[in-house]
Amino acid sequence: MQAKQIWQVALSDLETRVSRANYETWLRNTELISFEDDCATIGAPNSFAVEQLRSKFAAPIQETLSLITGRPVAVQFAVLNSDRPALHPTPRRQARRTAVAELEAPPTPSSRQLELTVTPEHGLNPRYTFEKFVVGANNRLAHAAAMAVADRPADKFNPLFIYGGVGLGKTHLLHAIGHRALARRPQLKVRYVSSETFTNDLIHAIRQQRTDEFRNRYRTIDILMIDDIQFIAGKESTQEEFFHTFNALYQAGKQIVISSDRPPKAIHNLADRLRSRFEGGLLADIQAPDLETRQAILAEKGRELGVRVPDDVLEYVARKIESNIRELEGALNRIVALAQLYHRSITLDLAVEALTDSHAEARRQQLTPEAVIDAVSQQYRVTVPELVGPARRRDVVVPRQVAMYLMREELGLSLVEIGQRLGGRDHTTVLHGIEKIEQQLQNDGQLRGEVLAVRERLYGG
Ligand SMILES: Nc1ncnc2c1ncn2[C@@H]1O[C@H](COP(=O)(O)OP(=O)(O)OP(=O)(O)O)[C@@H](O)[C@H]1O
Repeated sequence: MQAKQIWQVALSDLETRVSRANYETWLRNTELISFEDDCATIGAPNSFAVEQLRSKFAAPIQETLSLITGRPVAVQFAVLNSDRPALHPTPRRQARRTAVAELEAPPTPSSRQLELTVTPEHGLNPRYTFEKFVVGANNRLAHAAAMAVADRPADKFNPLFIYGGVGLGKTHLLHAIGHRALARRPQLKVRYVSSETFTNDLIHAIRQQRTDEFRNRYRTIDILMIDDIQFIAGKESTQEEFFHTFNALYQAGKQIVISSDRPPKAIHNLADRLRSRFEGGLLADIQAPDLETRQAILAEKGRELGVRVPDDVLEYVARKIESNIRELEGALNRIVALAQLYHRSITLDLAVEALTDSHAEARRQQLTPEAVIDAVSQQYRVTVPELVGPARRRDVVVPRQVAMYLMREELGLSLVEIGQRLGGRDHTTVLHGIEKIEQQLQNDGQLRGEVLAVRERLYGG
């Protein structure tokens, strides 16, 4: 397949993964400029679009291309220039590109020119296997249940419902189940989908009047894994269809694995009958890893990147980033990138340099959770005892949620810490509050103005 065709396939997959507006604005006018040594260069019409792609869509693009080619792919972005193809990077760009490629796509045994396979039906990411999953006290139950399900689908734990905070390994475990089950019984029909893909497939089928096809596709699967099920909350027809799919699979003795950022009882707007189905299987949670596990995970990621990371660096990073493994991984990537770009060895000094954003650090050092609560209280003319108290009036709830949002954004506090600062609230309440504000900020000008005003109070304008 030629670059043009690959990109066509990738775009049609991406179209189902991102919102329509995002697809139209950022992805439709892109091109695959080159694909060499498992590194794809994607071109966009201008540098703003390149920035957007890099910051928002690098991960889904990388995932899609990896699925299409069947191996890890690195991506980079360039401005499309019709006079001069971006295929001849300057030496400096070349160095950066090599660093990025090594980071994101560990060298495969044979770095061949592109050779395509059909998009695998199962949707599994080759990086997420049990071999690469570090087991600690935080995830032991979920890991054991996942192994059992892969070895004996639909035996004891059906459905298996894995839940836990952001970036703690739920998706990794789901993919690992699929890989292991297929390795043992290649004839099995395994499929991993995000709940967003499930919803989009359904909408597509309804529009095309092909719901029978949709049903057949989903109801003949032996192991169906649905990621981030909390996103179907509130979507009635998706829930309805999922309920029937669930029952059909369950009754036919098929395995269902579900992940969510919270337990079924904490998913608002989830139909009761689905909730009780979910609770009828095994609920396994994943907690934030302890220091030792974080170090072990970093060591594993270092191995995957093919670099040796000294113990003091592992410990420094593991102490600095406590709650999200994706961030932990991102921090290690930054350190390794810095070392490769400047031909330096990985030392504690370099790690400190890589992870210190001096501006943000300086601001953060002066800022305290109390300052955030005070600023919110002044802005909204609500007293501090009201903010941290039990009141559920709208004129108190909104400021409280703004305080949650800002403590997360400005101080990077964990959900649990934020809950404690605000009168001992549960972390799912905090998550709900933050999401609410994030959502409203997108189209509520008044709220945006209020949040800005609180920030001005915090940073003196
Ligand atoms: N125990 C682990 N061992 C090795 N890597 C891990 C482990 N847990 C998480 N990771 C890594 O952390 C990153 C984030 O994990 P993953 O995407 O599975 O999180 P998630 O819980 O699904 O997050 P989200 O809630 O955002 O969907 C992945 O790169 C994954 O490989």
